[in-house]
Amino acid sequence: MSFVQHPVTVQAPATSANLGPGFDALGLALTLHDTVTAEVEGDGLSIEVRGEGADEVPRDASHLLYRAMSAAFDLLGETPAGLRLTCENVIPHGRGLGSSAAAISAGIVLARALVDGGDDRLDDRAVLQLATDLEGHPDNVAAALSGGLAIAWIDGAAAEAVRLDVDADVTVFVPPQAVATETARGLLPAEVAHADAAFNAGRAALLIAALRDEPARLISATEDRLHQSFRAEAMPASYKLLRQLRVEGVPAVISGAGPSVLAFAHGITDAAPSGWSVHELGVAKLGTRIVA
Ligand SMILES: Nc1ncnc2c1ncn2[C@@H]1O[C@H](COP(=O)(O)OP(=O)(O)O)[C@@H](O)[C@H]1O
Ligand SMILES: N[C@@H](CCOP(=O)(O)O)C(=O)O
Repeated sequence: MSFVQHPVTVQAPATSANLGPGFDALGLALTLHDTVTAEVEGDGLSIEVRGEGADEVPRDASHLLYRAMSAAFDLLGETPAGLRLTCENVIPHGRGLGSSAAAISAGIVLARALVDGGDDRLDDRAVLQLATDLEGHPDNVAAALSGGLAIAWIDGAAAEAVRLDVDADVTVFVPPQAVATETARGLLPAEVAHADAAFNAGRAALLIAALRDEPARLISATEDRLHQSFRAEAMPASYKLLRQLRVEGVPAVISGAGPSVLAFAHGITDAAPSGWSVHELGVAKLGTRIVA
């Protein structure tokens, strides 16, 4: 038996990817967290879910968090006979706030913590690689794992990321209907114009400077030509709110693949359309971590 014999609890932050120009490259960890407790126990799998997604997510081995744990156990070379999971979900699903990245990150970090000597057998690079392979793009998982602002990229097949410390006031506007990330990715063109790629490269570089010390540049730095307009048809109300906020001078973007809207400001909750929820948040300094 080489598993720890007590429950382990982790917290994983919500993340907002892209931030406008940084498609598949930038992710920001937010102060909204899912909490998961796992314990090696008995035989078989038991999953209890409270909060977001409780009425929808499966309770068997197809549950995303368990799939991430299972993939990590494979890499660690140890799979327990029985596992009990308790999920307290706060991050809304399918809204562009990185719920899947949080589930994947929590699952991998939990599996590593449950295996004796797991930290030595699965280092942080391997965790990022596995999380990226499961999520399909590196931006959310990089930020969910590291906290702060993540700049993520793929080198060959290898997932890489750098973490930067930033502070920002953030408001997220969350519509009642989900749009699956897979659906939103399917709306993107296979090719883009050179001028649009150059436009986004400049804005993404400026965004790093703006977030670190030049907040007055945020309105220019959050412009995008590579993904938001192509996705508007799947989230017209989000796109309308985005345009409205930007006309008023508020740096606003579609969060991740949408349909939530993220603005770099506080004190604007009145802008939320009827039926939407709204959260005033900050940047989560810490990534997915063991809390008990
Ligand atoms: N905590 C979770 N537990 C189980 N499955 C989850 C969890 N979070 C997300 N998922 C799965 O991921 C899907 C949402 O992922 P996705 O479409 O990428 O949206 P986002 O990551 O922006 O919320 C959910 O519909 C669900 O299938
Ligand atoms: N870069 C990805 C980000 C998806 O984030 P999510 O939170 O919506 O899953 C994309 O734009 O597709």
